[in-house]
Amino acid sequence: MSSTPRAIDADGLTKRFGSATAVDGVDLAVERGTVYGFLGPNGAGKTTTMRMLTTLTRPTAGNAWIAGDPVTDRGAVRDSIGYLPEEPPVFDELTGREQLEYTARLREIPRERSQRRIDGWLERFSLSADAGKRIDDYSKGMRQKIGLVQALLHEPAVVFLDEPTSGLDPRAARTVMNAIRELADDGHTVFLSTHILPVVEELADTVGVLFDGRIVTEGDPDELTAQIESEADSTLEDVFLTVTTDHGPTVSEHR
Ligand SMILES: Nc1ncnc2c1ncn2[C@@H]1O[C@H](COP(=O)(O)OP(=O)(O)OP(=O)(O)O)[C@@H](O)[C@H]1O
Repeated sequence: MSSTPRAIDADGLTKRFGSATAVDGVDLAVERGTVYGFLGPNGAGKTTTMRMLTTLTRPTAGNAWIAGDPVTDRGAVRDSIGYLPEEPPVFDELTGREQLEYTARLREIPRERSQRRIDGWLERFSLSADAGKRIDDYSKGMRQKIGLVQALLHEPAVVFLDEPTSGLDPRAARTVMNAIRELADDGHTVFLSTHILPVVEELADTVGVLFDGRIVTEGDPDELTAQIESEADSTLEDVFLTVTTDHGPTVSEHR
């Protein structure tokens, strides 16, 4: 690897479950400070890819690196990554603030610094007034926001977000989208999996579409939409539908 390695590299990343191949030779090269929009229909292998990139499941073949460290070395990668899975990993019996304090302790963030960050995020996500309530009593959106803060608390270099705006009302979704943009502007890298195409259209510097475990198209969102030549004003949705039909990719292939 070079002296300033990319945020995310993957080379032939593959995961098989028995005889089924969930992720099939995925290559990635995601630059620092960018947002990578990861699209794909249900069952395409997005979550499995993210679980490999966040060290939660081992690749069957191929490898990936986060800031130059292999994902097979959990100790090396752990501090560089934050992950918001589809279901935020929170304890119902804790309050929002207790959950974040617990995360801060696990991450060994000094108390004064963690309190400052927790207060800042709670305020930003309009959760300050509810921080003392049990997560049990939170709405889906409030849980989602706590999960997101949890993923960001240690200010990781690379953040993996699975459907971060799902379940959020428009104002909360906007706050999260602005936070994602600011993270990237501050030099963090965001790997964003979502079905909400306007979110990707607005935020992503690069879009990769996964279909049947393979990246079938990848590029700048504007470039991709321009490739649907026959239709004026084509959208990312048109691209998505075109490359994820059963007939396979018809837009320029990744490789
Ligand atoms: N632990 C597992 N054991 C067996 N098969 C699995 C396992 N995890 C995932 N799969 C299979 O791998 C394939 C990809 O699943 P994955 O959850 O990665 O897709 P996805 O793109 O995240 O889907 P969605 O958008 O619905 O969340 C699916 O066919 C799924 O059934």
